This record gives sequence, C-alpha cells and structure tokens, in this order.
Amino acid sequence: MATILKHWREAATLIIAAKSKNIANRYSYEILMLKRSGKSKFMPSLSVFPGGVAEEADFSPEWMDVFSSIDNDIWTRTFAHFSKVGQGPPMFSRQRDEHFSKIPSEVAFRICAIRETFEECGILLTRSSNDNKINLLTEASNVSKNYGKIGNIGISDFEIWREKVDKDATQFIKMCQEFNMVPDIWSLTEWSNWLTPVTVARRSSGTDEGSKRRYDTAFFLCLLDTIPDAVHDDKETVHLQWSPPDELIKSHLESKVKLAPPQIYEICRFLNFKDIEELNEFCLTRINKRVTRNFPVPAVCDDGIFILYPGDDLYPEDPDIYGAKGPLIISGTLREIHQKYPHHNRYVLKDKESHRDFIYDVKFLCNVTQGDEHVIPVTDLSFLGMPRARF
Ligand SMILES: CC(C)(COP(=O)(O)O)[C@@H](O)C(=O)NCCC(=O)NCCSC(=O)CC(=O)O
Ligand SMILES: Nc1ncnc2c1ncn2[C@@H]1O[C@H](COP(=O)(O)O)[C@@H](OP(=O)(O)O)[C@H]1O
Ligand SMILES: [Mg+2]
Repeated sequence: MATILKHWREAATLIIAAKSKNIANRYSYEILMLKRSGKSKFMPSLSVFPGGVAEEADFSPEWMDVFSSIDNDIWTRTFAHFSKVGQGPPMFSRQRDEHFSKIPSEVAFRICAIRETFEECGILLTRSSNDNKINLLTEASNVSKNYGKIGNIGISDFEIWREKVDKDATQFIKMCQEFNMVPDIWSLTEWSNWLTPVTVARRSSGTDEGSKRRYDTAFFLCLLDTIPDAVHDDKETVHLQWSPPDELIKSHLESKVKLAPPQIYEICRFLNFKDIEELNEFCLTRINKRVTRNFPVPAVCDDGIFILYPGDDLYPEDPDIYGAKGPLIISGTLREIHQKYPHHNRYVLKDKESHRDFIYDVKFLCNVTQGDEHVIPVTDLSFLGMPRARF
C-alpha cells in the first residue's frame, strides 16, 4: 500500500458544535468555522471546519503505547469496537503497510482531526489517562451523553506544544505521553466523507499546484457542553467564528462568509436539529453505523450545471473518480431534467456561463434517503426568509 495516494490526499476535519449561551438563538448550539488564509493553495479565503491532511504520525504504532496507559479493558473494548464496526468508506478500509495498520484507521483519522484542531484553533480534545468513564462511550446502550472533553495542560505549556505539534505531528504523541493523556477519540462521531470532484479541484485555486489538489476527507462531529476558548493560528487560518447553523447559512447566502458545497451541505444537515440534545441523541444512534463516501459528479445540461450526489436519479452507476472521462452531459433544460428525474440529491447552478463562481452559491435539492441512513440537508430555507430554488 502507498502511504501517500496518487490521486488525492487523505484528510480529516472536525465539526465542533458547542452549547450556546445565547438563549435567544433559534438553534441551541454554535458551530466553529475557520477562515483559511488567502495564501492557501486550496480553497483560499473560504471558511471551513478545522482539519487537514493525515500524517504518518497519526497511524504510528506508538499510539498503542499511549492508549495502553488507560484502563486495559477500556482500550481492549475500544479497539474491538473500532475493528469490527463494519466496513467504512475506502479511506478507512483500504490496505496500509503493516507498520501503519497497528491502530485502526477509525482511530488514526480521529487522532488526525483532533491534532489538526489543536494546531489550527487551540482546542485540545484529550482525556486524562485515568478517566475511567471512557469505557461507556463506545456502547450506545449505556450512554446518554457523548460530549467531548477539553484537556488541561496549563497555560505556559500550551502555546509551546501547539507550536511543536504544528511543526511536527509526531510531537502530538510525545505531548500525550508527557501529560498522561489520550486524544478523546470517543467523543468523535463519524459524520461524513467527501472526495473532492476532479473539476472542482481544477477550479478551487488560481495556482497550478493548488488546482491539482483533491482530498478524501473524513468529517467527524464533536459536541461540547460549553463554547471553549479558541484562537485561530494566524497562519493557515486568519479568522475564527462560532455561529448557529441557520446564521452560517444566512451569512453565506448574503456573501458574508464563503463556504464550499461540502460545508454548506453539512451545515444544512444541522438545520434538522434545533437542540444540541437532539444532535447528541442522533450521534448515539450512529455509534455502530458507517458513512458512505460522497463523491460529487458535475454534469452539464442545456441551461445550467448540476453537481450530483449519490442517490440522485442522474448519479452515474460507476462514477469517474479518477477523472479519466470527460464531463457528464445531460440533454434538456434544468426544468425538464428536474421533472424527468424526480429523485434529487443535487446542487443546481442555473447559468452555465457563471459557473466560475459556483462554489459561492447554494441551491441544494435533496429528497432522497441517504444510503448510510444519515439525515438529509434541509433545503427549504424559507424560514430564513430565502426563496425556494426555482427553475
Ligand atoms: C481539511 C481540508 C481537506 C483542507 O486541508 P488543508 O488544511 O489544506 O491541509 C479542507 O479542504 C476540507 O475540509 N475539505 C473537505 C471538503 C472538500 O474537499 N472540498 C472541496 C471543494 S468544493 C467541492 O468539493 C464541490 C462539491 O462538493 O460539490
Ligand atoms: N502562513 C500560512 N499561510 C497559508 N497557508 C499556510 C500557512 N502556514 C501553513 N500553511 C499551509 O497549510 C497547509 C497545512 O494544512 P494542514 O496542516 O491543515 O494539513 C499547508 O498547505 P499545503 O498542503 O498546500 O502545503 C501549508 O502550506
Ligand atoms: Mg487545515
């Protein structure tokens, strides 16, 4: 197996939803967004969840030693849970070198998401190795809450270690050993998986190098019972904001924040859950479930462009993940196609001439159940005073 893949990079990202103090909000929680630097090669100036590319250190067998510091039974049960939770999408199930297969990829990508979150915004999701409540968290029948824990390493050490980890991912292992703690992998729910489409990779940056970038990204969700201190790194990320999901979507539609379709799609899923407790209960139902990979397929019709997602009537049976074939062409107008193929999981762009700006737009249509039994995004935004998509 190759550690580095030929066509795309493997990455993990963490959606953090924290209980809001503002009781006037329609939604009882706020989501953390980081604005990427304008100098980023990929998605410059867009707001994303914290995250980044997986490093070999995230798969290091040394993590076995780190996790062996917790109660032996807890780790054995956790290891068993992640080893047999069912086959996930390819980034989880693919074969890796023996050296990088000692810990399950379900654990490694969670470590990656937690490490990247620490680097980019200073939120440290770790548990003390002596925390004996961990064992309940992988067994849905025994759990009522699955909120994350913030590690406390003392203010003077904090920035020193953040800098060290940012420079060298292996330092995250050292840091956990030094402070007798483990990444709080138990509070991360596997939420979704997005593979960057080829045409988007070409358009997502003005630079040649950036334009080749594709990511296979595991999205996790972590709930917190209070909004923690967080500061962007001022390098890769230039601004940090906490906002309820409805306000994020509204800000996006008003062009106050720029979001890419995967982030919009996920935030629109959150519109289903007004209260963080409902979200917590939903997460508990997902403990033994896996997500399926979302690979968007762009298609061109007579008067517009679609981006198709799995489950749509028009989604190809054998999607072209390596970009070997040309774009999908569908004859007819948006209106005709909308009626002829009524099962929608798509993003619609009306004017094909304006496709260059399409990642700043939102017209999702989704009326199909998801293959992985996930909730579908709320696409009727009339409650935000937004008109419904029309053709
Ligand atoms: C966390 C990232 C992978 C960035 O990694 P980096 O910090 O630069 O090392 C971030 O790009 C991310 O969260 N990506 C997941 C979503 C994604 O790949 N978006 C692609 C652009 S838009 C798109 O795919 C269009 C569509 O889906 O319709
Ligand atoms: N000051 C800065 N401005 C913009 N991007 C920066 C930066 N410092 C680091 N980065 C970029 O952030 C990316 C690392 O992100 P992560 O750790 O989240 O995977 C790298 O991008 P490349 O992957 O384009 O090299 C790196 O170049
Ligand atoms: Mg990043």
